[in-house]
Amino acid sequence: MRTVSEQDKSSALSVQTRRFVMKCGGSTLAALPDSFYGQLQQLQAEGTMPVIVHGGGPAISSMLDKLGIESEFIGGLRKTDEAVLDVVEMVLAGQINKQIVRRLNGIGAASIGLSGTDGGLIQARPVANAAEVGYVGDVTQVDAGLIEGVMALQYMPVIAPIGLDNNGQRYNINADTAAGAVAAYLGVEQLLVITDVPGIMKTEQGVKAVLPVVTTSEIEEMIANGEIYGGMIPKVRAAMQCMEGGVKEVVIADGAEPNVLRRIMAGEAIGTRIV
Ligand SMILES: Nc1ncnc2c1ncn2[C@@H]1O[C@H](COP(=O)(O)OP(=O)(O)O)[C@@H](O)[C@H]1O
Ligand SMILES: CC(=O)N[C@@H](CCC(=O)OP(=O)(O)O)C(=O)O
Repeated sequence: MRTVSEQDKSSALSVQTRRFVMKCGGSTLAALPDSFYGQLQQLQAEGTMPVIVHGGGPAISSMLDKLGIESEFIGGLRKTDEAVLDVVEMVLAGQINKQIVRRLNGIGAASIGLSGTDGGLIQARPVANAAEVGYVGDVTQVDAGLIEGVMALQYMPVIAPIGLDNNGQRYNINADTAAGAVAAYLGVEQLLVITDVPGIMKTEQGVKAVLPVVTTSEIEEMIANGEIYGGMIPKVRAAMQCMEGGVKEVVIADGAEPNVLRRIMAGEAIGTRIV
């Protein structure tokens, strides 16, 4: 039987202690420059393991359009029946997941794509308003051990946000929600939400600017008064939920900012930090 050497133990420990979850939105993915993927590759090479959870909302909408399948968003969630689910799974777990993995591996990173349904990675149940939105899920459990196993093999996990319940029913999960759950179950300190805006914006005295730091009570106020709307709502809700689950900090930032990941990790005032 193979015994665990000191070197194995210390490399397992370094993987365990130096890691973060990054969510990348569908609005950003296609536009991200090679240098962004290069940052991920470099972090991995230095022993800091990113765990990626990705979206792909715009690509799903465009495929649904091509196929002539109607879909709508209700409160930021895509109304999902079985026909829409097929397209969601095809686009997220097939097209987008594989594109990211190919791009990472193409520049020398080692990454493996997983759907949330692989190995029962993401367990889900219907959201509270399932009668309205259909097969949309909330996460009930994430198999952190599976992600740890992939990381122990030195592969960067790239996860598509689809879940399964105990009966084998698939669910479409908002990617921000899935990323928050993955971060909480993995016990990471930081969730980075990479999107197409420089952070949470607030208008004060007629000037719109990024909030460098925002508290959860300020967020509730901004949702109530409409300053946070649309796609920003699931981000901040996921942020607040994963912070309740032990994640220390969530940073929302623009993927187009040069060297954004390393700058966030260095504590630079970039994007919005939710504390
Ligand atoms: N207060 C806010 N500050 C910044 N962006 C906001 C705010 N409220 C709503 N938004 C919207 O949220 C969008 C980001 O969400 P979304 O388009 O779903 O991104 P992603 O595809 O990265 O998940 C922004 O493009 C912006 O239109
Ligand atoms: C339930 C629900 O709305 N799921 C999303 C999943 C993809 C996603 O969240 O992608 P972004 O991060 O690009 O928005 C959808 O069907 O669009």
